[in-house]
Amino acid sequence: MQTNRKKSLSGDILRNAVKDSFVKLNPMTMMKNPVMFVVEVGTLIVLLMTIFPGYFGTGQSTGFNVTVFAILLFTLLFANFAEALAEGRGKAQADSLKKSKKEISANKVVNGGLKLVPSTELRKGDIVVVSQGEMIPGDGEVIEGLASVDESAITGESAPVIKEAGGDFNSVTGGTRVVSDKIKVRITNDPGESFIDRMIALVEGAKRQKTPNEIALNTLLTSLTLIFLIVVVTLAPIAKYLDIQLDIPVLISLLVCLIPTTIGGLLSAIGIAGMDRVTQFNVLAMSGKAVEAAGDINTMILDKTGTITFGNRMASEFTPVDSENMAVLGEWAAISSLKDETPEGRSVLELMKKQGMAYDSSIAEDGVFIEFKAETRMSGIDLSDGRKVRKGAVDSVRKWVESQGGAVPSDLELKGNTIASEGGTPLAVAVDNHILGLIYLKDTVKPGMKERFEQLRRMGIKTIMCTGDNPLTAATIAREAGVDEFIAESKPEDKIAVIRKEQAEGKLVAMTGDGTNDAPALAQADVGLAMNSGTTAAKEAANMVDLDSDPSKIIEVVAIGKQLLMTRGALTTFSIANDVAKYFAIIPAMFTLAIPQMEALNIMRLGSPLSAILSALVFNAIIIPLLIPLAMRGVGYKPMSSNKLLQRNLFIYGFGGIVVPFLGIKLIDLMVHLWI
Ligand SMILES: Nc1ncnc2c1ncn2[C@@H]1O[C@H](COP(=O)(O)OP(=O)(O)OP(=O)(O)O)[C@@H](O)[C@H]1O
Ligand SMILES: [K+]
Ligand SMILES: [Mg+2]
Repeated sequence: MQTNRKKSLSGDILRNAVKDSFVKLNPMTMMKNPVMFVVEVGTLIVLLMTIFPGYFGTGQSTGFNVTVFAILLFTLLFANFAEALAEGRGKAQADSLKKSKKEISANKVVNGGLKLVPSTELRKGDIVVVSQGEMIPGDGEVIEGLASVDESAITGESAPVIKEAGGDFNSVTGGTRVVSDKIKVRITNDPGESFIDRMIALVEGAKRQKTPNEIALNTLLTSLTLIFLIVVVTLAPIAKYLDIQLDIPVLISLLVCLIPTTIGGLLSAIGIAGMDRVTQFNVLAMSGKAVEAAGDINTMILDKTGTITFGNRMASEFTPVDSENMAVLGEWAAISSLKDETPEGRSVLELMKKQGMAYDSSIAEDGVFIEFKAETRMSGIDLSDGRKVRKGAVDSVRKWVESQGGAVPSDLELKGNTIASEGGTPLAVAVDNHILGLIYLKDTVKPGMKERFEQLRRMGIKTIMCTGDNPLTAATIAREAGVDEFIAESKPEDKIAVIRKEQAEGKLVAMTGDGTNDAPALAQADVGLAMNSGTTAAKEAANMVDLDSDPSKIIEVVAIGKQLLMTRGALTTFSIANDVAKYFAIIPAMFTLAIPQMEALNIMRLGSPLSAILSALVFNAIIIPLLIPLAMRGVGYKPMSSNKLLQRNLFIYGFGGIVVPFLGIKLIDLMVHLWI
């Protein structure tokens, strides 16, 4: 998959694109693109006039008509080629996915026993057992056990990942392979609705719908086409009245030069290529609309732990409070972490080992493990002798102790603040109503974060860091990373509140998430990027999934979205500016053809009226393939505010759009004139 995704345009893709350019000539297909459909109708009329010159009265030579016909046909083929090429890579990818989607046999749980059935017979809710070496037969959730799974068929990443029941890492994808241990999986999708099925449909573009932006632009282009159509059609009777002879092929050439064929021909290729760029990046966008929304984002909400920081918060020190001693603190810290499978919990036991500290794990026997929850911010164990052990956020543990009538050590706050102001996370450890001390969890800001946030600021995007951590730690990390705002001690529901608040101000909001409790916020956000390692709920609520599960990727996705919007804007500007320039080449030529005295209008000093028309038409055709690389790659992109970008682009593509055709047409005219 990965190698395939990275592969550039191969010979196969080019060959198929050439073939598709002809297939797409089908008027029913063409009709969806009104600008090019008008060109197609014009092409057919010129063809008819070439074959049956008698019916249309006198006119230009058959040679001229044939040439016009050929150039128009190429204009259509070039536009089709652009679209076919953009679709090509996705189709190739879909083919390789389809190959990987072979039928798998599944061990389905039936009446307590196991029955071998083909994966196609599995329905939502069925339970299967998958053992070492076997393929997971469908998308689902692990309900029992733990296994490492090779997901390279989907993510391209060869290192296996751990999947386990409960928590945020229980979702598995059909077509991936269990490399160790055994798991019981509840199937979550009916056949045909799996992740791979959706992925195939996405990369194939089968479900590609025009985005609201595209529809708006299409309406504008269609209106322009209609206006020019009316202008050109009314030109004929006026000319006749003035006794000026204007031939239909000349009028059709004029029309095709004036209507926005450049952007009309490249528009869908730009959209497809934008989505493709996101896919190359190992992010699956559920719609083109999501990619475009990414380009319009005003506010970005980011988690602290794991997104801005590395996220492997490691216990690095024990700090006893009051008159407590290190050994006792360490022991209870360890006991509270015995069954805590979070990285934080495991790191406490590792620190004990590293420091050579001992603890008696038999104390915990028959105890009830209290799992860490974002709501309580604590984890621990209720011992069989009635004692309760907790570790967690200082504030939460303080309140817990106070609620049992305990006193808070006088140096707790100061010592906690010292850790927090260094950017660390202090965890307090308590047994019943007694606080023993603190665990220092260290985390580091990822390198390069400051620069990335600086870029976002230049783009005019506000960043808000959300964290369950205390305000002091949050402030330190926020300052170090350079985010604009932060929300500390935030609960999952706070995220959705921030999103709603920003949206109420008319802002578009992006966020990343992986947990089930992130799902509502992911659904509410305009761009929700879920991690592939996350829960099914999160992936279904989001409109994008990152196969590499790198939450900071949202920053790049926004850049790709911006680039897509910019590319479309730039090429639209260029196209319309082009048409203006062609106007000055073709109108004088047309009238000189009818009234030779009007030669004075020939400001471009073009060879002859006929060569002027043909040159403009040739330019109009070849500019499409010349711009295909730009449409596919996207215009060069520098982070700056939308206003500055607009000015810069108007200058480059507007001014360039007027100058380039003058030079191009003149050059072609020199060659054409030599030839006719
Ligand atoms: N395993 C754990 N046991 C006890 N307390 C924990 C544990 N992990 C984290 N905490 C405490 O709970 C707080 C909230 O943790 P949570 O994972 O919800 O948020 P966070 O990771 O700090 O923020 P975010 O992931 O949103 O950036 C932490 O700041 C820490 O004080
Ligand atoms: K045109
Ligand atoms: Mg967290």
